[in-house]
Amino acid sequence: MISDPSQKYQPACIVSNPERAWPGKRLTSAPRWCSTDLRDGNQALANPMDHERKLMYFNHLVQCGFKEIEVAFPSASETEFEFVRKLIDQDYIPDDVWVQVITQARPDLIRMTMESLRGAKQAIIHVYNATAPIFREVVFQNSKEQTVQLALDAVGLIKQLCDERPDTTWCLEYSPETFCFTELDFALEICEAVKDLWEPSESRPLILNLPTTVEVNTPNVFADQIELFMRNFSDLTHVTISIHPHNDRGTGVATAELGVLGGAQRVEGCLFGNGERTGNVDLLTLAMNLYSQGVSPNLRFDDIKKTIEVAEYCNRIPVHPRHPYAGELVFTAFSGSHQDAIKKGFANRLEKGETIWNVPYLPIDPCDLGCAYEEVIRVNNQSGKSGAAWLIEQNHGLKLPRSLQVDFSEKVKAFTNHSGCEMSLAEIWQLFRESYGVVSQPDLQLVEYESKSVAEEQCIFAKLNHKGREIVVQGKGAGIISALVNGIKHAFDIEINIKDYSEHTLGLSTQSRAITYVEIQSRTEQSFYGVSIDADSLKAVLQATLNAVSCFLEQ
Ligand SMILES: CC(=O)SCCNC(=O)CCNC(=O)[C@H](O)C(C)(C)COP(=O)(O)OP(=O)(O)OC[C@H]1O[C@@H](n2cnc3c(N)ncnc32)[C@H](O)[C@@H]1OP(=O)(O)O
Ligand SMILES: CC(C)C(=O)C(=O)O
Ligand SMILES: [Mg+2]
Repeated sequence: MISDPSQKYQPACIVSNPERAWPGKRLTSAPRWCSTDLRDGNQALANPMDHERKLMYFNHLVQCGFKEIEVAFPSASETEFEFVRKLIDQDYIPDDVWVQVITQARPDLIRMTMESLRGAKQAIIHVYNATAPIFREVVFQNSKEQTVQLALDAVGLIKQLCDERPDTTWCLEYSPETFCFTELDFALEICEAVKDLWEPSESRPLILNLPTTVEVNTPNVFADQIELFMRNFSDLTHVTISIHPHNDRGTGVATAELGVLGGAQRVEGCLFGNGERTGNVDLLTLAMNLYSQGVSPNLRFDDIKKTIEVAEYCNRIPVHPRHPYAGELVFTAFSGSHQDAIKKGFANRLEKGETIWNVPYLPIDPCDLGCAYEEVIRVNNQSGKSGAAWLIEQNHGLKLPRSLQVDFSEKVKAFTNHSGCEMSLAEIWQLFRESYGVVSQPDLQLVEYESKSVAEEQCIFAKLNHKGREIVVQGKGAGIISALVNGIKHAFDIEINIKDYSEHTLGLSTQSRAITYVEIQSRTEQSFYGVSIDADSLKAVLQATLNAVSCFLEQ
């Protein structure tokens, strides 16, 4: 009986690599990518894809720019075999795309797999066998010699069948499963033997694919394993080192990145990290990680919503809202300080006309994935003044003065605290309009007015409607607003002052309307705000003032 259940486990082995060079390297170019969505992803689905789904996925992968696509495990089923036939017979494979198929190292399955590829212009035939001790001992009960022989028998047969089909350009891929806990010297031994038998050449290259079939270690160990493997391999001419990370420890992406730093030239994985158990490494994240560092990934995800739609339909698995780069919420800030920083970042970018992306909290420009800026900020009771102000500016063109932002944010907070939910754009706009009098019949409405200058003073005579009652005000002051305010003070017998006033146009055309923001203060220095939009800028000023007064009267 073990008292601490964790004692049931032991650490995975590590390798010694004191001369490691990978920690000082950077990722400066994209590796070759191979999508295994239609094989490794597919074999992990409760309902594997039918032809319609496979074809849709294949076509989309091609659109994204994949040049190597593992399309099937042809010996698994008629569906799989016939899909490869369909791609070839119906000419779906672009000239620059290599289709890849996988087989166990079993002669009958190899023959069937090769048969599926009849007539292909170029193809990668991928064969694997398990090399790790637990598989040798428990699953196959094979010695190391027998394990090597299994691989060589398979590669020998494949070579013979390739020779019989010279019209296809062949590439062999060999995977020692699971490389990450196979003894490194044995992985080297079996891969050397495969290489010697295949005799890689320019016209018949070899891919050695080193999988973390089940991820058991920290990514630095994998980087060491790859670096040591490549340093100790006899001759890598016409040999590509590929990696195939899974994600059991949740570090598939880091494993792939460090594996590439370790020297790997090719990465296999699936979109959105679909695949066995916790998935294959997510190729979208890897690609966009490069992109966000200024390195072209040679893949396009500029319509991420389409990519999600295809993957969700074909896999029948939803993409998580927080999935890197793709999830519905990954470019969204609800919280106040994030919103404030993002808003300032966008303003700074606009002002300076910067080409380099540098917006706080947004590691990448959402537009690059086909997402709109409106999705960047959403409002709930975690939000600050910038959130609602940003949405109003983005959607209605209003540039609220700072003090009005603060005032409105309190109203938004009250609303969201009460509802406990996110506030929609329509709700924000309605609350704003109702709060500051931007409605068709404000409580205190300008009906008509006359103004004139007399001895450097403005005089106003205005008819107002106050909740259905007609009121006449008369006043004078240094400007039209103070003239109106003085008239109102007298008419309503109140003590108020103009604190601030600003205006701008809405839109760029000559028919643009004016928007005015007015702040008045009571004797106790409490502020009240009014806003008005009108084609006549003078009317906008007067009505905004009346709206601010109306707020004062309602307090
Ligand atoms: C890590 C990976 O993702 S590997 C890819 C795994 N993907 C799949 O298996 C999906 C498709 N597979 C299938 O549809 C089926 O497994 C088939 C049709 C290929 C084979 O089916 P079956 O003949 O019933 O064999 P089964 O599925 O039980 O496979 C296990 C047998 O294959 C042997 N085997 C497993 N892998 C390999 C291999 N790479 N090379 C040689 N033999 C192997 C096992 O030793 C076992 O043999 P045994 O029956 O003599 O004990
Ligand atoms: C490369 C193959 C056999 C694989 O899917 C794996 O090892 O995870
Ligand atoms: Mg796999």
